[in-house]
Amino acid sequence: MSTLLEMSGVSVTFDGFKAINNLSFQIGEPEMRAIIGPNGAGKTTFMDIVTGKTKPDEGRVTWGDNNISLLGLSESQIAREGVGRKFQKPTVFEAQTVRENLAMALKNPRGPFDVLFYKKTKRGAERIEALAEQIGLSDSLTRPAGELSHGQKQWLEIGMLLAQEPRLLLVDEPAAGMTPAEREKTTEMLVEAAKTRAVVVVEHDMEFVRRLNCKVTVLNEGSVLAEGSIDHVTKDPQVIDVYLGR
Ligand SMILES: Nc1ncnc2c1ncn2[C@@H]1O[C@H](COP(=O)(O)OP(=O)(O)OP(=O)(O)O)[C@@H](O)[C@H]1O
Repeated sequence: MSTLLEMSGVSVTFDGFKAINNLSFQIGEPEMRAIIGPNGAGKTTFMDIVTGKTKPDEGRVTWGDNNISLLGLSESQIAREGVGRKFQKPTVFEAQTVRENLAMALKNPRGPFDVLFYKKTKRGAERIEALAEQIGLSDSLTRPAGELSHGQKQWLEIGMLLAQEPRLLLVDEPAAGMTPAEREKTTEMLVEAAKTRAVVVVEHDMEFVRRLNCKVTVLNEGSVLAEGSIDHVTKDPQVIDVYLGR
C-alpha cells in the first residue's frame, strides 16, 4: 500500500478559533479509513481541506505518485485529480432515471455533452449495468431517481461518484437515516469500493464503523487523538472521555 494523501502540520483558524490544529494524517491506496470524533472535532473541515474548499493557514497537503501539493489547486482541479466527495444529503437528479443519472456521471473521454454516447454504445451500457449491480440497483435502472428510498438515493450517488473512478472517495455520514438492512448493504458497497481506491468515511454510528473493519482515526479539537483498530481506539481512555463516554 503506497501513500496517496498526506497532510502534515495543517492548521486552519476561523475567527481566531483553531478548527484544525497541527493535523497530520496519511491515507494509503487502497485503504478504507473511518474518521470519528465529537461534534466540532474538525471532521468536516478536514474534508473541506482535502477537496480545496478551505485553504489551511499552515501545513502541507500532498497527493499522488509525485507528491504534488493540493494547496495550489482549485476545487475542480482537485476533483479532476481523483478526489470524490459524498455529502450527507443525497443529490441525484430526481426527474431522471437511475440509468440516466449513472450515464451523466460516467467519466466520458468524448466530453461532457455526450450522455447519449454512453446510453447507446455497448461499452457504456455495460459500464452502467456493472455500476448498478455494484450499488444494488440493477432492478431499478428505468425508475426515476425521485421514486427511490432515501437509502437507494444514497447508493445511486455513491454509484455516480464511482462512475468517475475517484482514487479517493470521501463519504460523510453514510449511515444517517438508513434502515439496518440498508446500512449493511452500504457497508458492503464501501468495503468493495475500498479494494481498489482509498475510501474515507466520517461516521458517528459506531456499529457501522465496526463493520467497516478498518483503521480508525479519532479527531478531537482539530488533531488526531488516537488511531488504530476499532478495539484499540474504543479502549483508549482519552477517546472514552471526549467521545464515547458522553
Ligand atoms: N466557516 C466557518 N467559520 C467559523 N467556524 C467554523 C467554520 N467551519 C467550521 N467552524 C468551526 O470549526 C470547528 C470544527 O467544525 P467541523 O464542522 O469541521 O467539525 P465536525 O467534526 O465535522 O463536527 P460535526 O460532527 O458536528 O459535523 C467547529 O467548532 C465549527 O464551529
